Amino acid sequence: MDCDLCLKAPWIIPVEPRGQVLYDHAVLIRDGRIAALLPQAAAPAAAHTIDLPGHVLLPGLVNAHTHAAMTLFRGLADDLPLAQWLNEHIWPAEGRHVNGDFARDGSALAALEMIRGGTTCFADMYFFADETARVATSAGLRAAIGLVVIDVPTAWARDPEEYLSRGIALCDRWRHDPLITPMLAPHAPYSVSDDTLTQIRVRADELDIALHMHIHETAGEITQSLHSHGVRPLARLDRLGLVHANLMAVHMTQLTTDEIALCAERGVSVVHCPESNLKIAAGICPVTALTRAGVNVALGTDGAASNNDLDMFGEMRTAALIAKGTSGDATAVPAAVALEMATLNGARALGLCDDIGSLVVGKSADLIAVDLGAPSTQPVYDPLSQLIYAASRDQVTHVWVAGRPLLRDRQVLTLDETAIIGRAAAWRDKIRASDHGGLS
Ligand SMILES: CSC[C@H]1O[C@@H](n2cnc3c(O)ncnc32)[C@H](O)[C@@H]1O
Ligand SMILES: [Zn+2]
Repeated sequence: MDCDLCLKAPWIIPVEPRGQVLYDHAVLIRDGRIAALLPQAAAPAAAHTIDLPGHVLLPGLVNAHTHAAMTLFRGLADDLPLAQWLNEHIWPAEGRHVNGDFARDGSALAALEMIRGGTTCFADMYFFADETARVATSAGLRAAIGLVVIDVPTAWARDPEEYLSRGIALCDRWRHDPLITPMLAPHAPYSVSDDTLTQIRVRADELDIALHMHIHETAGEITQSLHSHGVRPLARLDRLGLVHANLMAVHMTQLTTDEIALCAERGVSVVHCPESNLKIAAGICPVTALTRAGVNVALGTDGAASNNDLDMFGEMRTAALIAKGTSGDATAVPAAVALEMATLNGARALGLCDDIGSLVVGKSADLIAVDLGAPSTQPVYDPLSQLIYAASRDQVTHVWVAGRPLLRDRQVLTLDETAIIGRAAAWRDKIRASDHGGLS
Protein backbone atom coordinates (compact mmCIF):
# COMPACT_ATOMS: atom_id res chain seq x y z
CA MET A 1 0.00 0.00 0.00
CA ASP A 2 1.35 3.43 -1.01
CA CYS A 3 1.59 6.08 1.69
CA ASP A 4 3.37 9.39 2.34
CA LEU A 5 3.82 8.99 6.06
CA CYS A 6 3.80 6.10 8.55
CA LEU A 7 3.47 6.80 12.28
CA LYS A 8 4.32 3.98 14.70
CA ALA A 9 3.43 4.04 18.39
CA PRO A 10 2.95 1.54 21.22
CA TRP A 11 -0.59 2.90 21.79
CA ILE A 12 -3.15 4.36 19.40
CA ILE A 13 -6.53 5.57 20.69
CA PRO A 14 -8.81 6.02 17.67
CA VAL A 15 -11.77 7.27 19.84
CA GLU A 16 -14.08 5.22 17.60
CA PRO A 17 -15.02 2.68 18.89
CA ARG A 18 -15.21 4.19 22.39
CA GLY A 19 -12.42 3.08 24.72
CA GLN A 20 -10.46 1.09 22.13
CA VAL A 21 -6.66 1.01 22.44
CA LEU A 22 -4.57 -0.42 19.59
CA TYR A 23 -1.21 -1.81 20.72
CA ASP A 24 1.96 -1.55 18.58
CA HIS A 25 0.04 -0.27 15.58
CA ALA A 26 0.84 2.17 12.78
CA VAL A 27 -1.17 4.93 11.11
CA LEU A 28 -0.59 5.27 7.37
CA ILE A 29 -1.27 8.68 5.82
CA ARG A 30 -1.76 9.38 2.14
CA ASP A 31 -2.72 12.75 0.59
CA GLY A 32 -3.44 14.16 4.04
CA ARG A 33 -5.92 11.40 4.93
CA ILE A 34 -5.79 8.27 7.06
CA ALA A 35 -5.11 5.39 4.65
CA ALA A 36 -4.84 2.55 7.19
CA LEU A 37 -4.48 1.60 10.85
CA LEU A 38 -2.68 -1.71 11.13
CA PRO A 39 -0.25 -3.73 13.27
CA GLN A 40 3.30 -2.42 12.90
CA ALA A 41 4.44 -5.84 11.74
CA ALA A 42 2.13 -5.51 8.73
CA ALA A 43 3.03 -1.89 7.88
CA PRO A 44 4.55 -1.49 4.41
CA ALA A 45 7.69 0.56 3.78
CA ALA A 46 6.76 4.26 3.65
CA ALA A 47 8.53 7.23 2.07
CA HIS A 48 8.70 8.66 5.59
CA THR A 49 8.32 6.81 8.90
CA ILE A 50 8.23 8.32 12.39
CA ASP A 51 8.76 5.95 15.28
CA LEU A 52 7.24 7.24 18.50
CA PRO A 53 8.33 4.93 21.36
CA GLY A 54 6.55 5.66 24.64
CA HIS A 55 3.92 7.78 22.86
CA VAL A 56 0.18 7.53 22.40
CA LEU A 57 -1.38 8.70 19.13
CA LEU A 58 -4.89 10.11 19.16
CA PRO A 59 -7.10 12.50 17.16
CA GLY A 60 -6.33 16.21 17.44
CA LEU A 61 -8.39 17.94 20.13
CA VAL A 62 -11.34 20.11 19.12
CA ASN A 63 -11.85 23.24 21.24
CA ALA A 64 -15.52 23.88 20.53
CA HIS A 65 -15.69 27.36 22.07
CA THR A 66 -13.09 30.06 22.41
CA HIS A 67 -12.33 33.70 21.69
CA ALA A 68 -8.77 33.26 20.40
CA ALA A 69 -7.75 36.92 20.33
CA MET A 70 -8.70 37.33 24.01
CA THR A 71 -5.35 35.73 24.95
CA LEU A 72 -4.16 39.37 25.00
CA PHE A 73 -6.55 40.00 27.93
CA ARG A 74 -5.37 36.95 29.89
CA GLY A 75 -5.16 37.92 33.55
CA LEU A 76 -6.59 41.42 32.99
CA ALA A 77 -9.63 40.89 35.23
CA ASP A 78 -9.94 37.83 37.46
CA ASP A 79 -12.12 36.62 40.31
CA LEU A 80 -15.28 38.41 39.17
CA PRO A 81 -18.81 37.29 38.29
CA LEU A 82 -19.80 37.40 34.60
CA ALA A 83 -21.76 40.66 34.49
CA GLN A 84 -19.13 42.63 36.39
CA TRP A 85 -16.28 40.99 34.44
CA LEU A 86 -17.90 41.86 31.10
CA ASN A 87 -19.49 45.25 31.83
CA GLU A 88 -16.82 46.81 34.01
CA HIS A 89 -13.63 45.30 32.58
CA ILE A 90 -13.71 43.31 29.33
CA TRP A 91 -16.15 45.34 27.23
CA PRO A 92 -14.47 48.67 28.14
CA ALA A 93 -11.05 47.16 27.34
CA GLU A 94 -12.37 45.77 24.04
CA GLY A 95 -13.79 49.23 23.26
CA ARG A 96 -10.34 50.78 23.75
CA HIS A 97 -8.10 48.16 22.16
CA VAL A 98 -9.75 45.72 19.79
CA ASN A 99 -8.94 46.24 16.11
CA GLY A 100 -7.56 44.08 13.30
CA ASP A 101 -4.01 44.11 14.68
CA PHE A 102 -5.27 43.02 18.10
CA ALA A 103 -7.25 40.15 16.54
CA ARG A 104 -4.23 39.08 14.47
CA ASP A 105 -1.71 39.16 17.33
CA GLY A 106 -4.07 37.64 19.91
CA SER A 107 -5.11 34.88 17.53
CA ALA A 108 -1.47 34.11 16.75
CA LEU A 109 -0.72 33.75 20.48
CA ALA A 110 -3.76 31.47 20.80
CA ALA A 111 -2.69 29.40 17.78
CA LEU A 112 0.72 28.89 19.33
CA GLU A 113 -0.78 27.81 22.64
CA MET A 114 -3.30 25.53 20.96
CA ILE A 115 -0.77 23.78 18.70
CA ARG A 116 1.54 23.21 21.68
CA GLY A 117 -1.40 21.80 23.64
CA GLY A 118 -2.64 19.38 20.98
CA THR A 119 -5.64 21.34 19.72
CA THR A 120 -6.01 20.99 15.94
CA CYS A 121 -9.42 22.62 15.48
CA PHE A 122 -11.17 25.45 17.31
CA ALA A 123 -14.54 27.18 17.14
CA ASP A 124 -14.03 30.90 17.55
CA MET A 125 -16.29 33.89 18.22
CA TYR A 126 -14.68 37.30 17.96
CA PHE A 127 -14.45 40.62 16.13
CA PHE A 128 -12.23 40.96 13.01
CA ALA A 129 -12.63 37.25 12.28
CA ASP A 130 -10.77 37.57 8.95
CA GLU A 131 -7.61 37.98 11.00
CA THR A 132 -8.32 34.87 13.04
CA ALA A 133 -9.06 32.88 9.87
CA ARG A 134 -5.82 34.12 8.25
CA VAL A 135 -3.78 33.20 11.34
CA ALA A 136 -5.42 29.77 11.60
CA THR A 137 -4.83 28.85 7.96
CA SER A 138 -1.25 30.07 7.92
CA ALA A 139 -0.57 28.18 11.18
CA GLY A 140 -2.22 25.12 9.57
CA LEU A 141 -5.04 24.90 12.13
CA ARG A 142 -8.64 24.09 11.35
CA ALA A 143 -11.14 26.71 12.59
CA ALA A 144 -14.87 27.34 12.72
CA ILE A 145 -14.95 31.10 12.44
CA GLY A 146 -17.85 32.82 14.22
CA LEU A 147 -19.45 35.70 12.35
CA VAL A 148 -20.26 37.81 15.37
CA VAL A 149 -23.55 39.64 15.87
CA ILE A 150 -24.30 41.75 18.95
CA ASP A 151 -26.52 44.78 19.56
CA VAL A 152 -23.53 46.83 20.73
CA PRO A 153 -21.47 49.07 18.41
CA THR A 154 -17.80 48.18 18.21
CA ALA A 155 -14.82 48.94 15.98
CA TRP A 156 -15.91 45.92 13.90
CA ALA A 157 -19.50 47.04 13.19
CA ARG A 158 -21.89 49.88 14.06
CA ASP A 159 -25.17 47.99 14.31
CA PRO A 160 -26.69 44.53 13.73
CA GLU A 161 -27.14 45.22 9.99
CA GLU A 162 -23.45 45.93 9.62
CA TYR A 163 -22.46 42.91 11.73
CA LEU A 164 -24.60 40.75 9.45
CA SER A 165 -23.37 42.22 6.17
CA ARG A 166 -19.72 42.03 7.25
CA GLY A 167 -20.29 38.47 8.46
CA ILE A 168 -21.88 37.40 5.20
CA ALA A 169 -19.01 38.92 3.20
CA LEU A 170 -16.58 37.07 5.45
CA CYS A 171 -18.50 33.84 4.92
CA ASP A 172 -18.23 34.31 1.14
CA ARG A 173 -14.49 34.89 1.40
CA TRP A 174 -13.76 31.83 3.53
CA ARG A 175 -16.40 29.18 2.94
CA HIS A 176 -14.37 27.30 0.33
CA ASP A 177 -11.17 27.17 2.35
CA PRO A 178 -10.54 23.54 3.36
CA LEU A 179 -9.54 24.55 6.90
CA ILE A 180 -12.27 27.11 7.60
CA THR A 181 -15.95 26.61 8.50
CA PRO A 182 -17.92 29.86 8.90
CA MET A 183 -20.72 29.94 11.51
CA LEU A 184 -23.07 32.75 12.52
CA ALA A 185 -22.33 33.74 16.10
CA PRO A 186 -24.99 35.82 17.86
CA HIS A 187 -23.31 36.68 21.16
CA ALA A 188 -26.06 35.77 23.68
CA PRO A 189 -29.83 36.04 24.17
CA TYR A 190 -29.39 39.10 26.43
CA SER A 191 -27.31 41.03 23.88
CA VAL A 192 -29.24 40.36 20.64
CA SER A 193 -32.82 41.53 19.95
CA ASP A 194 -35.69 39.44 18.57
CA ASP A 195 -35.54 41.25 15.22
CA THR A 196 -31.83 40.57 14.83
CA LEU A 197 -32.23 36.93 15.89
CA THR A 198 -34.93 36.50 13.25
CA GLN A 199 -32.62 37.92 10.58
CA ILE A 200 -29.85 35.63 11.79
CA ARG A 201 -32.11 32.61 11.44
CA VAL A 202 -33.03 33.60 7.88
CA ARG A 203 -29.41 34.25 6.89
CA ALA A 204 -28.14 31.02 8.49
CA ASP A 205 -30.78 29.06 6.54
CA GLU A 206 -29.89 30.81 3.26
CA LEU A 207 -26.18 30.25 3.75
CA ASP A 208 -26.70 26.77 5.22
CA ILE A 209 -24.38 27.50 8.12
CA ALA A 210 -24.58 26.68 11.81
CA LEU A 211 -25.11 28.94 14.83
CA HIS A 212 -22.70 29.38 17.72
CA MET A 213 -24.08 31.23 20.77
CA HIS A 214 -23.58 31.65 24.54
CA ILE A 215 -26.86 30.43 26.10
CA HIS A 216 -28.00 29.99 29.72
CA GLU A 217 -24.57 30.84 31.10
CA THR A 218 -25.76 32.19 34.46
CA ALA A 219 -28.88 32.27 36.63
CA GLY A 220 -28.94 36.06 36.15
CA GLU A 221 -29.46 35.56 32.40
CA ILE A 222 -32.60 33.52 33.11
CA THR A 223 -34.00 36.06 35.58
CA GLN A 224 -33.37 38.94 33.17
CA SER A 225 -35.06 37.11 30.29
CA LEU A 226 -38.11 36.27 32.41
CA HIS A 227 -38.32 39.94 33.34
CA SER A 228 -37.81 41.34 29.81
CA HIS A 229 -39.43 38.67 27.64
CA GLY A 230 -41.65 36.66 29.98
CA VAL A 231 -39.88 33.42 29.06
CA ARG A 232 -36.53 31.73 29.63
CA PRO A 233 -33.88 32.40 26.95
CA LEU A 234 -34.09 28.93 25.35
CA ALA A 235 -37.87 29.23 25.02
CA ARG A 236 -37.43 32.66 23.42
CA LEU A 237 -34.88 31.25 20.96
CA ASP A 238 -37.24 28.38 20.21
CA ARG A 239 -40.06 30.83 19.53
CA LEU A 240 -37.75 32.53 17.01
CA GLY A 241 -36.85 29.22 15.31
CA LEU A 242 -33.25 28.95 16.45
CA VAL A 243 -33.37 25.72 18.45
CA HIS A 244 -32.36 23.06 15.92
CA ALA A 245 -29.61 20.63 14.94
CA ASN A 246 -27.42 23.45 13.60
CA LEU A 247 -27.27 25.19 16.98
CA MET A 248 -24.12 24.99 19.11
CA ALA A 249 -25.28 26.17 22.54
CA VAL A 250 -22.35 27.21 24.70
CA HIS A 251 -22.39 26.94 28.54
CA MET A 252 -25.97 25.80 29.29
CA THR A 253 -25.41 25.72 33.03
CA GLN A 254 -29.09 26.42 33.83
CA LEU A 255 -31.33 23.73 32.38
CA THR A 256 -34.66 22.22 33.35
CA THR A 257 -35.59 18.64 32.52
CA ASP A 258 -37.88 19.92 29.77
CA GLU A 259 -35.09 22.01 28.26
CA ILE A 260 -32.78 18.99 28.22
CA ALA A 261 -35.49 17.00 26.43
CA LEU A 262 -35.97 19.85 23.92
CA CYS A 263 -32.24 19.90 23.12
CA ALA A 264 -32.27 16.12 22.62
CA GLU A 265 -35.37 16.22 20.42
CA ARG A 266 -33.97 19.02 18.22
CA GLY A 267 -30.41 17.66 17.98
CA VAL A 268 -28.81 20.74 19.58
CA SER A 269 -25.10 20.38 20.47
CA VAL A 270 -24.07 21.72 23.87
CA VAL A 271 -20.56 23.04 24.49
CA HIS A 272 -19.47 22.55 28.08
CA CYS A 273 -16.81 25.04 29.29
CA PRO A 274 -16.18 23.74 32.81
CA GLU A 275 -13.19 25.85 33.81
CA SER A 276 -14.62 29.17 32.64
CA ASN A 277 -17.93 28.32 34.36
CA LEU A 278 -16.15 27.44 37.61
CA LYS A 279 -13.96 30.55 37.59
CA ILE A 280 -16.87 32.90 36.92
CA ALA A 281 -19.06 30.88 39.32
CA ALA A 282 -21.64 30.74 36.53
CA GLY A 283 -22.98 27.29 37.37
CA ILE A 284 -22.31 23.79 36.07
CA CYS A 285 -23.60 22.25 32.87
CA PRO A 286 -25.55 19.03 33.65
CA VAL A 287 -23.42 16.87 31.37
CA THR A 288 -24.57 13.51 32.66
CA ALA A 289 -28.26 14.34 32.26
CA LEU A 290 -27.65 15.79 28.79
CA THR A 291 -25.64 12.77 27.66
CA ARG A 292 -28.19 10.38 29.10
CA ALA A 293 -30.90 12.22 27.12
CA GLY A 294 -28.82 11.74 23.95
CA VAL A 295 -27.51 15.31 23.57
CA ASN A 296 -24.12 15.72 21.90
CA VAL A 297 -21.86 17.43 24.48
CA ALA A 298 -18.57 18.93 23.28
CA LEU A 299 -15.88 20.75 25.27
CA GLY A 300 -14.50 24.27 25.06
CA THR A 301 -12.10 26.42 27.01
CA ASP A 302 -13.88 29.76 26.43
CA GLY A 303 -11.48 32.69 26.06
CA ALA A 304 -8.21 33.05 27.93
CA ALA A 305 -9.63 36.07 29.80
CA SER A 306 -12.06 33.84 31.71
CA ASN A 307 -10.28 30.48 31.94
CA ASN A 308 -7.28 31.53 31.82
CA ASP A 309 -5.76 29.06 29.37
CA LEU A 310 -6.64 27.22 26.16
CA ASP A 311 -5.70 23.83 27.61
CA MET A 312 -8.01 21.05 26.45
CA PHE A 313 -6.19 18.49 28.64
CA GLY A 314 -7.16 20.57 31.67
CA GLU A 315 -10.70 20.86 30.36
CA MET A 316 -11.04 17.08 29.87
CA ARG A 317 -9.85 16.37 33.39
CA THR A 318 -12.04 19.06 34.94
CA ALA A 319 -15.07 17.81 32.99
CA ALA A 320 -14.52 14.27 34.25
CA LEU A 321 -13.94 15.36 37.85
CA ILE A 322 -16.84 17.80 38.25
CA ALA A 323 -19.27 15.34 36.68
CA LYS A 324 -18.32 12.86 39.39
CA GLY A 325 -18.29 15.46 42.17
CA THR A 326 -21.65 16.99 41.31
CA SER A 327 -23.47 13.68 40.71
CA GLY A 328 -21.91 11.73 43.56
CA ASP A 329 -21.30 9.03 40.95
CA ALA A 330 -17.66 8.10 40.30
CA THR A 331 -18.66 6.41 37.05
CA ALA A 332 -19.93 9.70 35.55
CA VAL A 333 -17.89 10.95 32.53
CA PRO A 334 -15.27 8.20 32.47
CA ALA A 335 -11.94 8.85 30.70
CA ALA A 336 -13.12 7.53 27.33
CA VAL A 337 -16.15 9.85 27.40
CA ALA A 338 -14.06 12.89 28.38
CA LEU A 339 -11.79 12.23 25.38
CA GLU A 340 -14.79 11.69 23.10
CA MET A 341 -16.22 15.06 24.21
CA ALA A 342 -12.92 16.76 23.30
CA THR A 343 -12.64 15.10 19.89
CA LEU A 344 -15.55 13.38 18.14
CA ASN A 345 -18.32 15.31 19.90
CA GLY A 346 -16.59 18.60 19.08
CA ALA A 347 -16.34 17.50 15.45
CA ARG A 348 -20.07 16.64 15.49
CA ALA A 349 -20.98 20.01 16.98
CA LEU A 350 -19.05 21.75 14.18
CA GLY A 351 -20.61 19.55 11.48
CA LEU A 352 -17.18 18.09 10.70
CA CYS A 353 -17.47 14.55 12.03
CA ASP A 354 -17.22 12.96 8.58
CA ASP A 355 -13.77 14.47 8.34
CA ILE A 356 -12.22 14.75 11.81
CA GLY A 357 -12.69 13.74 15.46
CA SER A 358 -11.52 10.13 15.29
CA LEU A 359 -8.82 8.05 13.64
CA VAL A 360 -10.83 6.27 11.00
CA VAL A 361 -9.72 5.34 7.48
CA GLY A 362 -10.74 8.09 5.06
CA LYS A 363 -10.83 10.90 7.65
CA SER A 364 -8.36 13.76 7.56
CA ALA A 365 -5.03 13.04 9.23
CA ASP A 366 -5.54 15.46 12.16
CA LEU A 367 -3.72 13.76 15.00
CA ILE A 368 -1.36 14.29 17.91
CA ALA A 369 1.34 12.32 19.71
CA VAL A 370 1.67 12.51 23.50
CA ASP A 371 4.81 11.28 25.28
CA LEU A 372 3.80 9.16 28.27
CA GLY A 373 7.46 8.59 29.25
CA ALA A 374 7.44 11.37 31.88
CA PRO A 375 7.52 10.21 35.54
CA SER A 376 4.07 11.72 36.04
CA THR A 377 2.53 9.31 33.51
CA GLN A 378 4.45 6.14 34.49
CA PRO A 379 3.81 3.24 34.61
CA VAL A 380 1.22 2.86 31.87
CA TYR A 381 -1.55 0.38 32.70
CA ASP A 382 -4.01 2.22 30.53
CA PRO A 383 -2.97 5.09 28.19
CA LEU A 384 -6.51 6.50 28.26
CA SER A 385 -6.37 6.84 32.03
CA GLN A 386 -2.94 8.53 31.82
CA LEU A 387 -4.21 11.00 29.19
CA ILE A 388 -7.22 12.20 31.16
CA TYR A 389 -6.14 11.87 34.79
CA ALA A 390 -2.36 12.38 34.74
CA ALA A 391 -0.94 13.85 31.52
CA SER A 392 -0.42 17.53 30.80
CA ARG A 393 -0.45 19.39 27.50
CA ASP A 394 3.34 19.81 27.79
CA GLN A 395 3.63 16.14 26.89
CA VAL A 396 2.29 16.77 23.37
CA THR A 397 5.32 16.31 21.09
CA HIS A 398 3.84 16.14 17.55
CA VAL A 399 0.78 17.61 15.84
CA TRP A 400 -0.47 17.07 12.28
CA VAL A 401 -3.44 18.63 10.49
CA ALA A 402 -4.43 17.06 7.16
CA GLY A 403 -1.09 15.25 7.33
CA ARG A 404 0.86 18.53 7.59
CA PRO A 405 3.20 18.68 10.60
CA LEU A 406 2.58 21.73 12.81
CA LEU A 407 4.61 20.55 15.83
CA ARG A 408 7.63 18.24 15.61
CA ASP A 409 9.54 17.16 18.71
CA ARG A 410 7.88 20.08 20.58
CA GLN A 411 9.02 22.62 17.93
CA VAL A 412 6.24 24.69 16.36
CA LEU A 413 6.88 24.65 12.61
CA THR A 414 4.36 27.13 11.26
CA LEU A 415 4.61 30.16 13.56
CA ASP A 416 7.37 32.49 14.75
CA GLU A 417 7.13 31.90 18.49
CA THR A 418 9.57 34.64 19.56
CA ALA A 419 7.87 37.31 17.45
CA ILE A 420 4.39 36.35 18.70
CA ILE A 421 5.42 36.47 22.35
CA GLY A 422 7.16 39.81 21.73
CA ARG A 423 4.00 41.29 20.24
CA ALA A 424 1.90 39.98 23.16
CA ALA A 425 4.23 41.74 25.62
CA ALA A 426 3.93 44.96 23.59
CA TRP A 427 0.11 44.73 23.80
CA ARG A 428 0.37 44.17 27.56
CA ASP A 429 2.39 47.40 27.87
CA LYS A 430 -0.10 49.33 25.73
CA ILE A 431 -3.18 47.98 27.52
CA ARG A 432 -1.69 48.49 30.97
CA ALA A 433 -0.60 52.03 30.13
CA SER A 434 -4.09 53.00 28.96
CA ASP A 435 -5.81 51.32 31.90
CA HIS A 436 -3.60 53.09 34.45
CA GLY A 437 -3.64 56.53 32.84
CA GLY A 438 -0.14 56.02 31.50
CA LEU A 439 1.31 54.55 34.74
CA SER A 440 2.48 50.96 34.83
C1 LIG B 1 -19.33 39.14 20.26
S1 LIG B 1 -17.65 38.55 20.27
C2 LIG B 1 -17.57 37.70 21.74
C3 LIG B 1 -17.87 38.55 22.93
O1 LIG B 1 -18.05 37.64 23.98
C4 LIG B 1 -17.42 38.12 25.11
N1 LIG B 1 -17.21 36.99 26.00
C5 LIG B 1 -16.11 36.30 26.24
N2 LIG B 1 -16.36 35.30 27.10
C6 LIG B 1 -17.68 35.38 27.40
C7 LIG B 1 -18.53 34.64 28.20
O2 LIG B 1 -18.13 33.60 28.92
N3 LIG B 1 -19.83 34.99 28.27
C8 LIG B 1 -20.29 36.04 27.56
N4 LIG B 1 -19.50 36.80 26.79
C9 LIG B 1 -18.22 36.46 26.70
C10 LIG B 1 -16.18 38.77 24.58
O3 LIG B 1 -15.59 39.61 25.51
C11 LIG B 1 -16.71 39.46 23.35
O4 LIG B 1 -17.20 40.73 23.64
ZN1 LIG C 1 -17.37 32.61 25.39
